[in-house]
Amino acid sequence: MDYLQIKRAASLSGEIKISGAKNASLPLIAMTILANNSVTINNLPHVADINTLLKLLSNLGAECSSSWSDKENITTIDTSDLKETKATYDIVRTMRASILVLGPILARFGHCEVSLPGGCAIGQRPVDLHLKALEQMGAVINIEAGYIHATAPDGLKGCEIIFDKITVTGTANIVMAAALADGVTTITNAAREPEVVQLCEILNANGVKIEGIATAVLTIHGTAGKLLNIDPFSVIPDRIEAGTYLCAAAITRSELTLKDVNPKHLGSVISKLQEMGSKFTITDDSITIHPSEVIKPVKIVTQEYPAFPTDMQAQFLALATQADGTSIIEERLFENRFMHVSELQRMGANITLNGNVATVNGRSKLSGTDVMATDLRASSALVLAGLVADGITDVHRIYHLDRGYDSLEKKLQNVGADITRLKEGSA
Ligand SMILES: CC(=O)N[C@H]1[C@@H](OP(=O)(O)OP(=O)(O)OC[C@H]2O[C@@H](n3ccc(=O)[nH]c3=O)[C@H](O)[C@@H]2O)O[C@H](CO)[C@@H](O)[C@@H]1O
Ligand SMILES: C=C(OP(=O)(O)O)C(=O)O
Repeated sequence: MDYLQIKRAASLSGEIKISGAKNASLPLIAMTILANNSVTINNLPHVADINTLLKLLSNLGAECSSSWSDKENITTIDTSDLKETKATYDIVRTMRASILVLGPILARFGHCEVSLPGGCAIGQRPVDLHLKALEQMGAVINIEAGYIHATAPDGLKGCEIIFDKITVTGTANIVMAAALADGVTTITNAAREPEVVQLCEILNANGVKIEGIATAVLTIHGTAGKLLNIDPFSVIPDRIEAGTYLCAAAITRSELTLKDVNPKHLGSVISKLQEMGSKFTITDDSITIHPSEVIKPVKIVTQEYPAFPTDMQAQFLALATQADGTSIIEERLFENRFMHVSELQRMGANITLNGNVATVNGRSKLSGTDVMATDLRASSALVLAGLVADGITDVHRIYHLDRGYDSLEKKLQNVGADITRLKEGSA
């Protein structure tokens, strides 16, 4: 097993190229199940979750091939010979987003079995809203022995769905199911995350008329079972990876430029960093963050897009430990997404947790020690803390981090960080 060893960075400088978004890539890979051609995807990130989903599709009978290099990064997926319709526990348990194959397989084949993903470190994360919506579309769903058994022998039918809560993968799943359904589906209270928007845009450009893209009400005109011919496309930049590196610059009081980024997707993150004192130079596809000696305390509430993302909460919490005052961070999406707090406390951070609210007293002198990553973004929060902690910080269990950050240590090394990937037991 690998771990990361980090030594305090004087300051960082240079450029970081942002990879394609993991959370956009996952539904887009699942979307290829709706196609009858070999689909070419550019800019998938080189992260474990993508390999996991490609493996799941291969197990179902898809032909997947990737060519990764510094210059190009192209994957083709051909699902024309897909026959298997069961997503088994061994894969689903490693990645909750595997649930994204449920809608497209059911829509294409009229039956599907997907292992229930179960909870994870950040919360219970039920999929009841996905299932309820599919039932409204005519699916019969039974849960047996840990598997979702879904059938729709007469095909899925367009209908009116109102989500009780905004769900990102739930919206993506139902949009994909509705794409091949018979008739028109409207989804009210749909997620508006850029990753959902890209899925809708690509479907809309490839034979599935979708109205209301980027709004809370989507109207999807299904093809009544006709498979799609999907043109090559490129995945949008990862706004959470970009936000993480902006926090790396802010916490080390450095100047960094992010390339191949979409600043429009980072509105709430940039605005919070501005409140904390950072200054920015922004172009259409780059963001330069300028150093600010004083980090001001902040109030953050995580909410659905376009508000502040829960996937940036841990990184801002790490940054708040260095603020000149007391920050209040409220987590509204996931009931257990503060696992990084106890590890940051072990490094000397002064944080009080009260339910879903963290009070972070800044100006903490952090000390490097052994810390344990508990989930994907908790991992990057510990890396950020390691960049400003005295001594050596060893971040263990970075398989969480490898799920979603493409070449994190290389990208940080290139801008001057002292960070090394080591094997447990090797030092
Ligand atoms: C692969 C991917 O894109 N993951 C993102 C996605 O996760 P994911 O799509 O799993 O998150 P959701 O948007 O579905 O979850 C939002 C809230 O709704 C609840 N809920 C969801 C579905 C359901 O059927 N029932 C239910 O109660 C969840 O427990 C959570 O409290 O959006 C989250 C919220 O922005 C992000 O943190 C994740 O990084
Ligand atoms: C929580 C995340 O991912 P997932 O939904 O795949 O667990 C994340 O990307 O921060």
